[in-house]
Amino acid sequence: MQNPLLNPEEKEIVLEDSLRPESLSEFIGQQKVIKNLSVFIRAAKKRGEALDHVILSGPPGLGKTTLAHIIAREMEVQIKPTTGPVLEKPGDLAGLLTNLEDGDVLFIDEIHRLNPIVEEYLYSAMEDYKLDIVIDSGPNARSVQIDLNHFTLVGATTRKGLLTAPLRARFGIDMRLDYYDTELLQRIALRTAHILQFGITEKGAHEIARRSRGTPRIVNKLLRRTRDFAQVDGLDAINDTIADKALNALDVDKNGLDDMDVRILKAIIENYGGGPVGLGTLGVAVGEDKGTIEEVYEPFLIQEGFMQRTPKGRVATARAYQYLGVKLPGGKGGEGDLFSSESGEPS
Ligand SMILES: Nc1ncnc2c1ncn2[C@@H]1O[C@H](COP(=O)(O)OP(=O)(O)OP(=O)(O)O)[C@@H](O)[C@H]1O
Repeated sequence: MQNPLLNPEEKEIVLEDSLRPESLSEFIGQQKVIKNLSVFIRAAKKRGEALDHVILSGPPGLGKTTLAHIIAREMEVQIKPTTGPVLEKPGDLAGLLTNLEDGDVLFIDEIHRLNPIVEEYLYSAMEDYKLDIVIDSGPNARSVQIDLNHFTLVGATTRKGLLTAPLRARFGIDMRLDYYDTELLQRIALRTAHILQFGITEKGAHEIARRSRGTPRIVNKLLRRTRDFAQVDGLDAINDTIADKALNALDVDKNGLDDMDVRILKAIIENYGGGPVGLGTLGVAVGEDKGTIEEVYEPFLIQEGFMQRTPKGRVATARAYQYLGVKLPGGKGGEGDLFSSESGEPS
């Protein structure tokens, strides 16, 4: 039973935590990452050393935080989680680092948003397990070196390109998480329904999975909303019909594109002749933050072949024209033309 005093955001965090796989063997998908991590963890444990520093990158909701917790659990150490923007001053970082035991994991989410001054302090901490701190100021300023326990820094980022070269170079283990295919997401949906103790058919799980943008977090969210529709309709299990009804009501189309994806594609095609258009301009056109478009929407649209990134800006592909039922400028595409509409209807 959840604490009734929690606000919706806190409830979401508690729910998300309850659905996290707790071991490498429980983690579904990302096989290569899991296999390699398992070797590195076993080797570090055999040597009795802290695991090398790990950077986890990839779009939101693919399991970076989950993996950071699993790493700590598998290493049998404590994890201290924080996020880049929270570490405003070197003192914030020093407080965390000096409280780490041997082998502990310091997890910094959104590590690309670290204050550059704080980041500089991380370099020697990561490399030599030493922290050089300047105390006092003016003529009394002096530097004190503190020895740290051998810890593992696990950094997570949706924007690896924004990490500075010196920081990037200090991570011995570099792992990228990719979008999940439908079959894996279906397994995740079945697992989540099992944890939530609500029935689900294979087809129901498949329907949710294929419309979840390759992302476990979205599977879990859509599954919970579908459960609401099922319960209101007096069903004790999610099937494909109720899943379809719920997802349509939530404006999630057959390809998993949501309202913002469609607005982005429409803006490129209708306002900018298919592109190229710069991200900032696109953001203004659709009323969404440029960074969010880059981190959340664009990777999926590119992966699904709706959009391309060119040096001059973003360009809509033939598939985007086909999807929206608009004729390609060259005369191809659109309704009733060369392309058949296999990708579902525009919403
Ligand atoms: N491989 C997986 N198997 C089962 N569930 C998963 C898997 N990966 C992620 N999840 C679930 O998806 C949700 C989101 O995962 P997580 O918070 O780890 O993503 P993230 O990549 O850290 O996202 P962000 O970048 O937004 O912090 C969690 O509830 C987690 O349980």
